[in-house]
Amino acid sequence: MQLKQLTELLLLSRIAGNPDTEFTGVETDSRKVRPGDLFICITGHRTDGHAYAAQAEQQGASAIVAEKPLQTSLPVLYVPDSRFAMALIATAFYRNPSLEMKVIGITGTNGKTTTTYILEKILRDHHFRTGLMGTIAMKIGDQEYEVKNTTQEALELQRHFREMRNVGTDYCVMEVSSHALEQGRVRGCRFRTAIFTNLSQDHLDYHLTMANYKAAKGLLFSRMGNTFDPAFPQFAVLNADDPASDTYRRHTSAQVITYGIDNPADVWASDIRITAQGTSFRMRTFAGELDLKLKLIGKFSVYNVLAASAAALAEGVPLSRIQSSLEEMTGVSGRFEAVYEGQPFLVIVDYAHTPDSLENVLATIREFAEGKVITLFGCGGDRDRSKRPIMGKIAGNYSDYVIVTSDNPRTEDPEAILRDIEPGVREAGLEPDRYELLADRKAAIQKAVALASPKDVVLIAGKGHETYQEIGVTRYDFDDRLVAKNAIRSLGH
Ligand SMILES: CC(=O)N[C@H]1[C@@H](OP(=O)(O)OP(=O)(O)OC[C@H]2O[C@@H](n3ccc(=O)[nH]c3=O)[C@H](O)[C@@H]2O)O[C@H](CO)[C@@H](O)[C@@H]1O[C@H](C)C(=O)N[C@@H](C)C(=O)N[C@H](CCC(=O)O)C(=O)O
Ligand SMILES: Nc1ncnc2c1ncn2[C@@H]1O[C@H](COP(=O)(O)OP(=O)(O)OP(=O)(O)O)[C@@H](O)[C@H]1O
Ligand SMILES: N[C@H](CCC[C@H](N)C(=O)O)C(=O)O
Ligand SMILES: [Mg+2]
Repeated sequence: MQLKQLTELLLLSRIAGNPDTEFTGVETDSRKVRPGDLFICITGHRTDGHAYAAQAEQQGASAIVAEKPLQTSLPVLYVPDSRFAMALIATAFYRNPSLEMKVIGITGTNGKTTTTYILEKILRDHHFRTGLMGTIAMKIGDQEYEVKNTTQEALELQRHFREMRNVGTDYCVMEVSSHALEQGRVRGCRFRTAIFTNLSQDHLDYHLTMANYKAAKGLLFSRMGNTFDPAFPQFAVLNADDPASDTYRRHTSAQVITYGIDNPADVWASDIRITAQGTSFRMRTFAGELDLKLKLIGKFSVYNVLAASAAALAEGVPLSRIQSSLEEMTGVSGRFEAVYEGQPFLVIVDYAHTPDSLENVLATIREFAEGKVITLFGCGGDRDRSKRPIMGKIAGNYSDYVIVTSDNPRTEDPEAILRDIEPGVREAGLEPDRYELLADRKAAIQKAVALASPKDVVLIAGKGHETYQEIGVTRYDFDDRLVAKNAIRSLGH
Protein backbone atom coordinates (compact mmCIF):
# COMPACT_ATOMS: atom_id res chain seq x y z
CA MET A 1 0.00 0.00 0.00
CA GLN A 2 1.15 3.58 -0.58
CA LEU A 3 1.03 6.46 1.86
CA LYS A 4 -1.03 8.58 -0.55
CA GLN A 5 -3.81 5.97 -0.53
CA LEU A 6 -4.30 6.79 3.14
CA THR A 7 -4.91 10.46 2.43
CA GLU A 8 -7.86 9.32 0.32
CA LEU A 9 -9.21 7.51 3.37
CA LEU A 10 -8.46 10.20 5.94
CA LEU A 11 -9.79 13.57 4.89
CA LEU A 12 -7.83 15.73 7.31
CA SER A 13 -4.52 13.94 6.92
CA ARG A 14 -1.42 15.56 5.48
CA ILE A 15 1.80 13.97 4.19
CA ALA A 16 5.24 15.34 5.00
CA GLY A 17 7.60 13.55 2.61
CA ASN A 18 7.16 11.28 -0.40
CA PRO A 19 3.48 10.34 -0.92
CA ASP A 20 4.46 7.34 -3.09
CA THR A 21 6.20 5.65 -0.15
CA GLU A 22 5.15 2.01 0.04
CA PHE A 23 4.49 0.08 3.24
CA THR A 24 4.14 -3.67 3.52
CA GLY A 25 2.89 -3.98 7.10
CA VAL A 26 1.36 -1.88 9.87
CA GLU A 27 2.59 -1.76 13.48
CA THR A 28 1.85 0.28 16.61
CA ASP A 29 4.56 -1.24 18.82
CA SER A 30 8.06 -0.08 17.90
CA ARG A 31 9.56 -3.28 19.33
CA LYS A 32 7.72 -5.34 16.72
CA VAL A 33 8.44 -3.14 13.69
CA ARG A 34 9.80 -4.98 10.64
CA PRO A 35 11.44 -3.45 7.56
CA GLY A 36 8.83 -1.82 5.32
CA ASP A 37 6.23 -1.33 8.07
CA LEU A 38 4.10 1.74 8.61
CA PHE A 39 4.56 2.70 12.28
CA ILE A 40 1.57 4.41 13.91
CA CYS A 41 2.35 6.52 16.98
CA ILE A 42 -0.40 6.16 19.58
CA THR A 43 -0.68 8.45 22.60
CA GLY A 44 -1.28 5.85 25.31
CA HIS A 45 -2.31 5.75 28.95
CA ARG A 46 1.13 4.69 30.17
CA THR A 47 3.48 6.00 27.52
CA ASP A 48 3.49 7.85 24.21
CA GLY A 49 4.15 5.99 20.96
CA HIS A 50 5.60 9.20 19.46
CA ALA A 51 8.63 8.68 21.69
CA TYR A 52 9.41 5.44 19.84
CA ALA A 53 9.41 6.76 16.28
CA ALA A 54 13.23 6.72 16.24
CA GLN A 55 13.30 3.05 17.29
CA ALA A 56 10.77 2.24 14.57
CA GLU A 57 12.96 4.03 12.06
CA GLN A 58 16.03 2.08 13.21
CA GLN A 59 14.13 -1.16 12.75
CA GLY A 60 13.33 -0.28 9.16
CA ALA A 61 9.91 1.39 9.22
CA SER A 62 9.18 2.98 5.84
CA ALA A 63 6.80 5.68 7.09
CA ILE A 64 5.12 6.99 10.21
CA VAL A 65 1.63 8.09 11.21
CA ALA A 66 1.53 10.72 13.96
CA GLU A 67 -0.84 13.17 15.61
CA LYS A 68 1.96 15.35 17.06
CA PRO A 69 4.94 17.01 15.32
CA LEU A 70 7.87 14.61 14.85
CA GLN A 71 11.57 15.03 14.10
CA THR A 72 12.34 12.23 11.66
CA SER A 73 13.80 11.66 8.22
CA LEU A 74 10.95 9.29 7.33
CA PRO A 75 7.79 10.39 5.53
CA VAL A 76 5.04 11.17 8.04
CA LEU A 77 1.29 11.09 7.64
CA TYR A 78 -0.10 13.62 10.11
CA VAL A 79 -3.62 12.87 11.31
CA PRO A 80 -5.91 14.51 13.88
CA ASP A 81 -6.32 11.27 15.88
CA SER A 82 -3.83 8.39 15.59
CA ARG A 83 -6.03 5.79 17.29
CA PHE A 84 -8.90 6.56 14.95
CA ALA A 85 -6.56 6.52 11.95
CA MET A 86 -5.08 3.21 13.13
CA ALA A 87 -8.51 1.51 13.13
CA LEU A 88 -9.28 2.81 9.67
CA ILE A 89 -5.85 2.00 8.23
CA ALA A 90 -5.93 -1.52 9.74
CA THR A 91 -9.39 -2.16 8.32
CA ALA A 92 -8.31 -1.02 4.86
CA PHE A 93 -4.93 -2.80 5.00
CA TYR A 94 -6.57 -6.14 5.87
CA ARG A 95 -9.31 -5.54 3.28
CA ASN A 96 -12.28 -5.16 5.58
CA PRO A 97 -12.46 -8.76 6.77
CA SER A 98 -15.50 -8.35 9.03
CA LEU A 99 -17.60 -7.74 5.91
CA GLU A 100 -16.83 -11.30 4.82
CA MET A 101 -18.16 -13.04 7.93
CA LYS A 102 -20.64 -12.70 10.75
CA VAL A 103 -19.14 -11.17 13.86
CA ILE A 104 -21.11 -11.55 17.06
CA GLY A 105 -20.01 -9.19 19.84
CA ILE A 106 -20.84 -9.73 23.49
CA THR A 107 -20.64 -6.95 26.04
CA GLY A 108 -21.72 -6.57 29.68
CA THR A 109 -20.10 -6.63 33.10
CA ASN A 110 -20.34 -10.38 33.73
CA GLY A 111 -20.90 -13.46 31.61
CA LYS A 112 -19.18 -12.36 28.38
CA THR A 113 -16.60 -15.16 28.29
CA THR A 114 -19.11 -17.82 29.30
CA THR A 115 -21.72 -16.69 26.75
CA THR A 116 -19.03 -16.55 24.06
CA TYR A 117 -18.09 -20.20 24.65
CA ILE A 118 -21.71 -21.37 24.78
CA LEU A 119 -22.61 -19.60 21.55
CA GLU A 120 -19.46 -20.75 19.79
CA LYS A 121 -20.24 -24.35 20.71
CA ILE A 122 -23.80 -24.11 19.39
CA LEU A 123 -22.64 -22.61 16.08
CA ARG A 124 -19.75 -25.09 15.72
CA ASP A 125 -21.99 -28.07 16.47
CA HIS A 126 -24.28 -26.78 13.72
CA HIS A 127 -21.29 -27.11 11.34
CA PHE A 128 -20.46 -23.46 10.99
CA ARG A 129 -16.76 -22.63 11.03
CA THR A 130 -16.16 -20.49 14.08
CA GLY A 131 -13.50 -18.27 15.56
CA LEU A 132 -13.43 -16.86 19.08
CA MET A 133 -11.83 -13.94 20.86
CA GLY A 134 -11.95 -13.17 24.56
CA THR A 135 -10.41 -13.17 28.00
CA ILE A 136 -9.18 -16.76 28.06
CA ALA A 137 -7.89 -17.16 24.51
CA MET A 138 -8.36 -16.56 20.81
CA LYS A 139 -9.27 -19.40 18.46
CA ILE A 140 -8.56 -19.28 14.73
CA GLY A 141 -9.51 -22.51 12.98
CA ASP A 142 -8.27 -25.30 15.25
CA GLN A 143 -5.49 -23.23 16.76
CA GLU A 144 -5.72 -21.53 20.13
CA TYR A 145 -3.63 -18.44 20.95
CA GLU A 146 -2.81 -16.54 24.13
CA VAL A 147 -4.18 -13.00 24.34
CA LYS A 148 -3.11 -9.89 26.24
CA ASN A 149 -6.50 -8.19 26.30
CA THR A 150 -10.10 -9.42 26.35
CA THR A 151 -10.73 -7.33 23.23
CA GLN A 152 -7.75 -6.70 21.00
CA GLU A 153 -6.55 -3.42 19.60
CA ALA A 154 -8.04 -2.58 16.17
CA LEU A 155 -4.83 -3.44 14.38
CA GLU A 156 -4.55 -6.94 15.86
CA LEU A 157 -8.30 -7.41 15.59
CA GLN A 158 -8.38 -6.74 11.85
CA ARG A 159 -5.26 -8.87 11.30
CA HIS A 160 -6.86 -11.78 13.15
CA PHE A 161 -10.20 -11.34 11.39
CA ARG A 162 -8.29 -11.71 8.11
CA GLU A 163 -6.56 -14.85 9.43
CA MET A 164 -9.97 -16.19 10.37
CA ARG A 165 -11.23 -15.57 6.87
CA ASN A 166 -8.13 -17.27 5.46
CA VAL A 167 -9.25 -20.49 7.16
CA GLY A 168 -12.86 -20.02 6.06
CA THR A 169 -14.39 -18.79 9.32
CA ASP A 170 -18.13 -18.05 9.04
CA TYR A 171 -18.70 -16.69 12.54
CA CYS A 172 -16.39 -14.87 14.92
CA VAL A 173 -17.83 -14.79 18.43
CA MET A 174 -16.04 -12.17 20.51
CA GLU A 175 -16.11 -10.35 23.81
CA VAL A 176 -16.26 -6.59 23.53
CA SER A 177 -15.05 -4.90 26.71
CA SER A 178 -16.05 -1.40 27.73
CA HIS A 179 -12.39 -0.36 27.50
CA ALA A 180 -12.37 -1.53 23.89
CA LEU A 181 -15.53 0.40 23.04
CA GLU A 182 -14.23 3.53 24.74
CA GLN A 183 -10.87 3.28 22.92
CA GLY A 184 -12.44 2.46 19.56
CA ARG A 185 -10.77 -0.97 19.28
CA VAL A 186 -13.80 -2.29 17.34
CA ARG A 187 -14.06 0.64 14.96
CA GLY A 188 -14.09 -0.81 11.45
CA CYS A 189 -15.81 -3.95 12.62
CA ARG A 190 -19.25 -4.78 11.26
CA PHE A 191 -21.33 -6.74 13.74
CA ARG A 192 -24.04 -9.14 12.79
CA THR A 193 -25.31 -9.32 16.35
CA ALA A 194 -24.52 -7.52 19.59
CA ILE A 195 -25.37 -9.23 22.87
CA PHE A 196 -25.77 -7.46 26.20
CA THR A 197 -25.35 -9.61 29.34
CA ASN A 198 -25.79 -7.17 32.24
CA LEU A 199 -24.49 -3.99 33.83
CA SER A 200 -23.22 -3.67 37.40
CA GLN A 201 -20.30 -2.01 39.10
CA ASP A 202 -16.78 -2.56 37.80
CA HIS A 203 -13.93 -0.63 36.20
CA LEU A 204 -14.75 2.70 37.87
CA ASP A 205 -11.00 3.30 38.01
CA TYR A 206 -11.19 3.69 34.23
CA HIS A 207 -14.70 4.98 33.48
CA LEU A 208 -15.03 7.00 36.73
CA THR A 209 -18.86 6.89 36.83
CA MET A 210 -21.50 4.23 36.19
CA ALA A 211 -23.08 6.58 33.64
CA ASN A 212 -19.85 6.64 31.60
CA TYR A 213 -19.48 2.88 31.93
CA LYS A 214 -23.05 2.30 30.77
CA ALA A 215 -22.56 4.69 27.85
CA ALA A 216 -19.34 2.92 26.80
CA LYS A 217 -21.16 -0.42 26.58
CA GLY A 218 -23.99 1.30 24.71
CA LEU A 219 -21.61 2.18 21.86
CA LEU A 220 -21.80 -1.42 20.67
CA PHE A 221 -25.54 -1.03 20.12
CA SER A 222 -25.70 2.54 18.89
CA ARG A 223 -23.20 1.82 16.12
CA MET A 224 -25.34 -1.00 14.74
CA GLY A 225 -28.06 -1.23 12.16
CA ASN A 226 -28.17 2.34 10.95
CA THR A 227 -28.48 1.22 7.35
CA PHE A 228 -30.86 -1.59 6.54
CA ASP A 229 -29.38 -4.26 4.31
CA PRO A 230 -31.95 -6.98 3.58
CA ALA A 231 -29.11 -9.40 2.88
CA PHE A 232 -27.53 -8.69 6.25
CA PRO A 233 -30.05 -8.27 9.04
CA GLN A 234 -28.51 -7.15 12.33
CA PHE A 235 -29.67 -8.08 15.81
CA ALA A 236 -29.34 -6.68 19.30
CA VAL A 237 -29.88 -9.35 21.95
CA LEU A 238 -30.85 -7.58 25.17
CA ASN A 239 -31.41 -8.73 28.75
CA ALA A 240 -35.04 -7.91 29.62
CA ASP A 241 -34.18 -8.09 33.34
CA ASP A 242 -31.51 -5.40 33.21
CA PRO A 243 -32.72 -1.78 33.15
CA ALA A 244 -29.82 -0.66 30.93
CA SER A 245 -31.47 -2.59 28.08
CA ASP A 246 -34.14 0.11 27.78
CA THR A 247 -31.45 2.63 26.90
CA TYR A 248 -29.65 0.32 24.49
CA ARG A 249 -32.92 -0.54 22.76
CA ARG A 250 -33.55 3.14 22.08
CA HIS A 251 -30.02 3.64 20.79
CA THR A 252 -29.91 0.83 18.26
CA SER A 253 -31.47 0.42 14.84
CA ALA A 254 -30.80 -3.33 14.88
CA GLN A 255 -33.70 -5.74 15.40
CA VAL A 256 -34.08 -6.34 19.12
CA ILE A 257 -34.50 -9.82 20.60
CA THR A 258 -34.94 -9.98 24.36
CA TYR A 259 -34.17 -12.73 26.84
CA GLY A 260 -34.96 -12.94 30.51
CA ILE A 261 -36.30 -14.72 33.54
CA ASP A 262 -38.11 -12.16 35.72
CA ASN A 263 -39.68 -10.16 32.88
CA PRO A 264 -41.48 -11.36 29.75
CA ALA A 265 -39.05 -11.85 26.88
CA ASP A 266 -38.70 -13.39 23.42
CA VAL A 267 -36.49 -16.09 24.89
CA TRP A 268 -37.64 -16.78 28.41
CA ALA A 269 -36.83 -19.26 31.18
CA SER A 270 -39.18 -20.62 33.83
CA ASP A 271 -39.31 -23.50 36.31
CA ILE A 272 -35.61 -23.15 37.15
CA ARG A 273 -34.17 -25.80 39.45
CA ILE A 274 -30.58 -25.57 40.68
CA THR A 275 -28.56 -28.36 42.29
CA ALA A 276 -24.84 -28.94 42.86
CA GLN A 277 -24.87 -31.11 39.72
CA GLY A 278 -26.67 -28.80 37.31
CA THR A 279 -29.63 -26.64 36.40
CA SER A 280 -32.89 -27.52 34.71
CA PHE A 281 -35.47 -25.13 33.28
CA ARG A 282 -38.06 -24.62 30.60
CA MET A 283 -37.03 -22.36 27.73
CA ARG A 284 -39.81 -20.67 25.71
CA THR A 285 -38.71 -19.02 22.50
CA PHE A 286 -40.20 -17.51 19.36
CA ALA A 287 -39.22 -20.77 17.63
CA GLY A 288 -40.76 -23.20 20.13
CA GLU A 289 -40.25 -24.51 23.66
CA LEU A 290 -38.04 -27.08 25.32
CA ASP A 291 -37.04 -28.50 28.68
CA LEU A 292 -33.33 -28.28 29.34
CA LYS A 293 -31.08 -30.16 31.75
CA LEU A 294 -27.75 -28.40 31.96
CA LYS A 295 -24.48 -29.27 33.62
CA LEU A 296 -23.95 -25.51 34.03
CA ILE A 297 -24.91 -24.24 37.48
CA GLY A 298 -26.83 -21.20 38.70
CA LYS A 299 -29.41 -18.63 37.67
CA PHE A 300 -26.62 -16.56 36.12
CA SER A 301 -25.81 -19.53 33.86
CA VAL A 302 -29.42 -19.57 32.70
CA TYR A 303 -29.03 -15.96 31.56
CA ASN A 304 -25.89 -16.84 29.58
CA VAL A 305 -27.67 -19.79 27.97
CA LEU A 306 -30.68 -17.67 27.05
CA ALA A 307 -28.50 -14.98 25.49
CA ALA A 308 -26.52 -17.50 23.44
CA SER A 309 -29.70 -19.31 22.39
CA ALA A 310 -31.36 -16.08 21.25
CA ALA A 311 -28.36 -15.24 19.04
CA ALA A 312 -28.25 -18.80 17.65
CA LEU A 313 -31.97 -18.76 16.87
CA ALA A 314 -31.45 -15.53 14.94
CA GLU A 315 -28.98 -17.47 12.77
CA GLY A 316 -31.58 -20.14 12.11
CA VAL A 317 -30.06 -22.88 14.28
CA PRO A 318 -32.89 -25.31 15.11
CA LEU A 319 -33.99 -25.61 18.72
CA SER A 320 -33.23 -29.33 18.81
CA ARG A 321 -29.61 -28.61 17.88
CA ILE A 322 -29.39 -25.86 20.46
CA GLN A 323 -30.70 -28.29 23.07
CA SER A 324 -28.09 -30.96 22.37
CA SER A 325 -25.24 -28.44 22.37
CA LEU A 326 -26.39 -26.90 25.63
CA GLU A 327 -26.89 -30.20 27.37
CA GLU A 328 -23.40 -31.36 26.40
CA MET A 329 -21.76 -28.18 27.62
CA THR A 330 -19.65 -28.92 30.69
CA GLY A 331 -18.57 -25.41 31.55
CA VAL A 332 -15.87 -22.89 30.86
CA SER A 333 -12.39 -23.01 32.35
CA GLY A 334 -12.31 -21.33 35.76
CA ARG A 335 -16.02 -20.57 35.79
CA PHE A 336 -17.72 -22.43 38.64
CA GLU A 337 -15.12 -25.16 38.12
CA ALA A 338 -15.15 -27.93 40.71
CA VAL A 339 -11.82 -29.18 42.05
CA TYR A 340 -12.14 -32.77 43.16
CA GLU A 341 -9.44 -34.86 44.75
CA GLY A 342 -11.73 -37.28 46.58
CA GLN A 343 -12.47 -34.86 49.43
CA PRO A 344 -15.88 -35.00 51.21
CA PHE A 345 -16.57 -31.29 50.62
CA LEU A 346 -16.95 -29.16 47.50
CA VAL A 347 -14.24 -26.83 46.24
CA ILE A 348 -15.26 -24.38 43.52
CA VAL A 349 -12.91 -22.08 41.60
CA ASP A 350 -14.71 -19.16 40.00
CA TYR A 351 -13.74 -15.96 38.17
CA ALA A 352 -16.12 -13.72 40.16
CA HIS A 353 -14.19 -10.47 40.53
CA THR A 354 -17.07 -7.99 40.67
CA PRO A 355 -19.70 -7.44 43.39
CA ASP A 356 -22.52 -8.73 41.22
CA SER A 357 -20.74 -11.90 40.10
CA LEU A 358 -19.63 -12.70 43.65
CA GLU A 359 -23.20 -12.28 44.85
CA ASN A 360 -24.58 -14.48 42.05
CA VAL A 361 -22.10 -17.24 42.70
CA LEU A 362 -22.61 -17.18 46.46
CA ALA A 363 -26.42 -17.08 46.09
CA THR A 364 -26.13 -20.12 43.82
CA ILE A 365 -23.94 -21.95 46.35
CA ARG A 366 -26.43 -21.14 49.09
CA GLU A 367 -29.16 -22.84 47.02
CA PHE A 368 -27.53 -26.22 47.43
CA ALA A 369 -24.95 -25.99 50.24
CA GLU A 370 -25.63 -28.51 52.99
CA GLY A 371 -22.72 -27.47 55.22
CA LYS A 372 -20.77 -24.28 55.84
CA VAL A 373 -19.81 -21.88 53.07
CA ILE A 374 -16.15 -20.81 53.25
CA THR A 375 -15.29 -17.97 50.86
CA LEU A 376 -11.81 -16.94 49.81
CA PHE A 377 -11.36 -13.91 47.60
CA GLY A 378 -9.45 -10.69 47.05
CA CYS A 379 -9.53 -7.70 44.72
CA GLY A 380 -7.11 -6.79 41.94
CA GLY A 381 -4.66 -3.94 42.52
CA ASP A 382 -4.56 -0.91 40.19
CA ARG A 383 -8.27 -1.47 39.51
CA ASP A 384 -11.60 -0.15 40.82
CA ARG A 385 -11.03 0.42 44.57
CA SER A 386 -14.61 1.26 45.41
CA LYS A 387 -15.74 -2.32 44.77
CA ARG A 388 -13.53 -3.68 47.57
CA PRO A 389 -15.72 -3.10 50.68
CA ILE A 390 -18.83 -3.94 48.65
CA MET A 391 -17.39 -7.34 47.79
CA GLY A 392 -16.33 -7.74 51.42
CA LYS A 393 -19.90 -7.18 52.54
CA ILE A 394 -21.29 -9.64 49.99
CA ALA A 395 -18.80 -12.31 51.04
CA GLY A 396 -19.70 -11.65 54.67
CA ASN A 397 -23.45 -11.80 54.03
CA TYR A 398 -23.37 -15.19 52.34
CA SER A 399 -20.51 -17.00 54.10
CA ASP A 400 -19.90 -18.76 57.38
CA TYR A 401 -16.22 -17.96 57.13
CA VAL A 402 -14.32 -15.53 54.91
CA ILE A 403 -10.64 -15.48 54.05
CA VAL A 404 -9.65 -12.20 52.45
CA THR A 405 -6.52 -12.71 50.40
CA SER A 406 -4.60 -11.27 47.46
CA ASP A 407 -5.93 -11.40 43.91
CA ASN A 408 -3.43 -9.75 41.53
CA PRO A 409 -2.09 -6.95 43.76
CA ARG A 410 -0.10 -5.50 40.85
CA THR A 411 1.71 -2.37 42.03
CA GLU A 412 -0.42 -1.81 45.15
CA ASP A 413 0.49 -2.90 48.68
CA PRO A 414 -1.31 -6.29 49.10
CA GLU A 415 -2.03 -5.67 52.80
CA ALA A 416 -3.60 -2.29 51.98
CA ILE A 417 -6.01 -3.92 49.52
CA LEU A 418 -7.04 -6.41 52.21
CA ARG A 419 -7.63 -3.53 54.61
CA ASP A 420 -9.87 -1.84 51.99
CA ILE A 421 -12.01 -4.99 51.84
CA GLU A 422 -12.21 -5.63 55.60
CA PRO A 423 -14.75 -2.90 56.57
CA GLY A 424 -17.30 -4.55 54.25
CA VAL A 425 -16.83 -7.90 55.96
CA ARG A 426 -17.29 -6.22 59.34
CA GLU A 427 -20.38 -4.38 58.09
CA ALA A 428 -21.91 -7.74 57.22
CA GLY A 429 -21.65 -8.53 60.94
CA LEU A 430 -18.68 -10.89 60.89
CA GLU A 431 -16.45 -10.75 63.97
CA PRO A 432 -12.76 -11.73 63.77
CA ASP A 433 -13.64 -15.32 64.74
CA ARG A 434 -15.42 -15.65 61.37
CA TYR A 435 -12.94 -14.02 59.03
CA GLU A 436 -9.25 -13.39 58.54
CA LEU A 437 -6.91 -11.43 56.32
CA LEU A 438 -4.13 -13.54 54.82
CA ALA A 439 -2.29 -11.93 51.91
CA ASP A 440 -0.42 -15.06 50.77
CA ARG A 441 -2.96 -16.66 48.41
CA LYS A 442 -1.37 -20.10 48.55
CA ALA A 443 -1.43 -20.14 52.36
CA ALA A 444 -5.00 -18.82 52.22
CA ILE A 445 -6.15 -21.65 49.95
CA GLN A 446 -4.44 -24.20 52.20
CA LYS A 447 -6.21 -22.68 55.18
CA ALA A 448 -9.60 -22.67 53.44
CA VAL A 449 -9.51 -26.37 52.58
CA ALA A 450 -8.09 -27.27 56.00
CA LEU A 451 -11.08 -25.54 57.62
CA ALA A 452 -13.64 -27.47 55.56
CA SER A 453 -15.71 -30.26 57.12
CA PRO A 454 -17.73 -32.85 55.17
CA LYS A 455 -20.53 -31.26 53.07
CA ASP A 456 -19.03 -27.76 53.28
CA VAL A 457 -18.45 -25.64 50.18
CA VAL A 458 -15.19 -23.75 49.67
CA LEU A 459 -15.39 -20.96 47.09
CA ILE A 460 -12.07 -19.73 45.70
CA ALA A 461 -13.06 -16.61 43.79
CA GLY A 462 -11.48 -13.98 41.57
CA LYS A 463 -8.86 -15.63 39.39
CA GLY A 464 -10.67 -18.50 37.66
CA HIS A 465 -8.65 -19.63 34.63
CA GLU A 466 -5.66 -17.38 35.36
CA THR A 467 -2.40 -19.28 35.55
CA TYR A 468 -0.40 -16.47 37.09
CA GLN A 469 -0.42 -14.00 39.92
CA GLU A 470 0.74 -10.47 39.24
CA ILE A 471 2.64 -9.03 42.21
CA GLY A 472 4.38 -5.75 41.52
CA VAL A 473 5.16 -5.88 37.81
CA THR A 474 6.08 -9.58 37.88
CA ARG A 475 3.82 -12.44 36.86
CA TYR A 476 4.43 -15.57 38.96
CA ASP A 477 3.04 -19.00 38.04
CA PHE A 478 -0.13 -19.50 40.03
CA ASP A 479 -3.22 -21.55 39.31
CA ASP A 480 -5.95 -21.68 41.97
CA ARG A 481 -6.99 -25.12 40.76
CA LEU A 482 -3.54 -26.65 41.11
CA VAL A 483 -2.88 -24.98 44.43
CA ALA A 484 -6.25 -26.23 45.72
CA LYS A 485 -5.58 -29.77 44.45
CA ASN A 486 -2.23 -29.92 46.21
CA ALA A 487 -3.73 -28.49 49.37
CA ILE A 488 -6.51 -31.11 49.37
CA ARG A 489 -4.03 -33.92 48.71
CA SER A 490 -1.79 -32.80 51.54
CA LEU A 491 -4.79 -33.18 53.87
CA GLY A 492 -4.74 -36.87 52.99
CA HIS A 493 -8.24 -37.20 51.50
C1 LIG B 1 -5.57 1.19 30.00
C2 LIG B 1 -5.66 0.39 28.75
O1 LIG B 1 -6.71 -0.03 28.36
N1 LIG B 1 -4.49 0.19 28.12
C3 LIG B 1 -4.50 -0.55 26.85
C4 LIG B 1 -3.95 0.35 25.78
O2 LIG B 1 -2.65 0.69 26.13
P1 LIG B 1 -2.17 2.16 25.79
O3 LIG B 1 -2.75 2.62 24.53
O4 LIG B 1 -2.39 2.99 26.97
O5 LIG B 1 -0.66 1.86 25.49
P2 LIG B 1 0.68 2.35 26.20
O6 LIG B 1 1.23 1.19 26.91
O7 LIG B 1 0.54 3.63 26.92
O8 LIG B 1 1.59 2.61 24.90
C5 LIG B 1 1.27 3.63 23.94
C6 LIG B 1 1.80 3.23 22.60
O9 LIG B 1 3.23 3.14 22.65
C7 LIG B 1 3.63 1.97 22.02
N2 LIG B 1 4.94 1.54 22.53
C8 LIG B 1 5.13 1.32 23.85
C9 LIG B 1 6.37 0.90 24.31
C10 LIG B 1 7.43 0.72 23.38
O10 LIG B 1 8.56 0.34 23.72
N3 LIG B 1 7.17 0.96 22.07
C11 LIG B 1 5.96 1.37 21.62
O11 LIG B 1 5.79 1.56 20.43
C12 LIG B 1 2.54 0.97 22.32
O12 LIG B 1 2.53 -0.12 21.42
C13 LIG B 1 1.31 1.86 22.16
O13 LIG B 1 0.90 1.89 20.82
O14 LIG B 1 -3.91 -0.34 24.54
C14 LIG B 1 -3.14 -1.56 24.57
C15 LIG B 1 -3.26 -2.18 23.18
O15 LIG B 1 -4.59 -2.45 22.91
C16 LIG B 1 -3.69 -2.51 25.61
O16 LIG B 1 -2.93 -3.69 25.66
C17 LIG B 1 -3.69 -1.83 26.96
O17 LIG B 1 -4.32 -2.71 27.86
C18 LIG B 1 -3.71 -2.81 29.16
C19 LIG B 1 -2.64 -3.92 29.14
C20 LIG B 1 -4.78 -3.18 30.18
O18 LIG B 1 -4.49 -3.60 31.28
N4 LIG B 1 -6.02 -2.99 29.83
C21 LIG B 1 -7.18 -3.39 30.60
C22 LIG B 1 -7.61 -2.31 31.57
C23 LIG B 1 -8.28 -3.69 29.61
O19 LIG B 1 -8.30 -3.16 28.49
N5 LIG B 1 -9.16 -4.57 29.97
C24 LIG B 1 -10.24 -4.99 29.10
C25 LIG B 1 -11.09 -6.08 29.77
C26 LIG B 1 -11.81 -5.64 30.99
C27 LIG B 1 -12.87 -6.67 31.38
O20 LIG B 1 -13.51 -7.28 30.52
O21 LIG B 1 -13.06 -6.88 32.58
C28 LIG B 1 -9.72 -5.66 27.84
O22 LIG B 1 -10.39 -5.58 26.79
O23 LIG B 1 -8.69 -6.34 27.95
N1 LIG C 1 -24.73 -13.70 33.46
C1 LIG C 1 -24.03 -13.51 34.56
N2 LIG C 1 -24.45 -12.65 35.51
C2 LIG C 1 -23.75 -12.42 36.62
N3 LIG C 1 -22.61 -13.06 36.93
C3 LIG C 1 -22.14 -13.94 36.03
C4 LIG C 1 -22.82 -14.21 34.80
N4 LIG C 1 -22.11 -15.13 34.13
C5 LIG C 1 -21.03 -15.40 34.86
N5 LIG C 1 -21.04 -14.71 36.01
C6 LIG C 1 -20.03 -14.66 37.07
O1 LIG C 1 -19.01 -13.79 36.57
C7 LIG C 1 -17.75 -14.48 36.52
C8 LIG C 1 -17.04 -14.09 35.24
O2 LIG C 1 -17.75 -14.66 34.14
P1 LIG C 1 -17.22 -14.44 32.68
O3 LIG C 1 -15.78 -14.70 32.66
O4 LIG C 1 -18.10 -15.19 31.77
O5 LIG C 1 -17.50 -12.88 32.57
P2 LIG C 1 -16.80 -11.75 31.70
O6 LIG C 1 -17.87 -10.75 31.46
O7 LIG C 1 -16.17 -12.37 30.52
O8 LIG C 1 -15.67 -11.17 32.64
P3 LIG C 1 -14.42 -10.20 32.20
O9 LIG C 1 -14.96 -8.82 32.25
O10 LIG C 1 -13.38 -10.39 33.22
O11 LIG C 1 -13.99 -10.61 30.84
C9 LIG C 1 -18.10 -15.96 36.56
O12 LIG C 1 -17.03 -16.69 37.11
C10 LIG C 1 -19.33 -15.96 37.43
O13 LIG C 1 -18.98 -15.83 38.77
N1 LIG D 1 -10.55 -8.18 32.87
C1 LIG D 1 -10.51 -7.89 34.29
C2 LIG D 1 -10.02 -9.11 34.96
C3 LIG D 1 -9.92 -9.00 36.47
C4 LIG D 1 -9.45 -10.28 37.08
C5 LIG D 1 -9.00 -10.19 38.49
N2 LIG D 1 -8.34 -11.40 38.82
C6 LIG D 1 -8.08 -8.99 38.70
O1 LIG D 1 -6.90 -9.16 38.45
O2 LIG D 1 -8.55 -7.94 39.11
C7 LIG D 1 -9.60 -6.70 34.54
O3 LIG D 1 -8.55 -6.61 33.91
O4 LIG D 1 -9.98 -5.86 35.34
MG1 LIG E 1 -14.29 -12.19 29.79
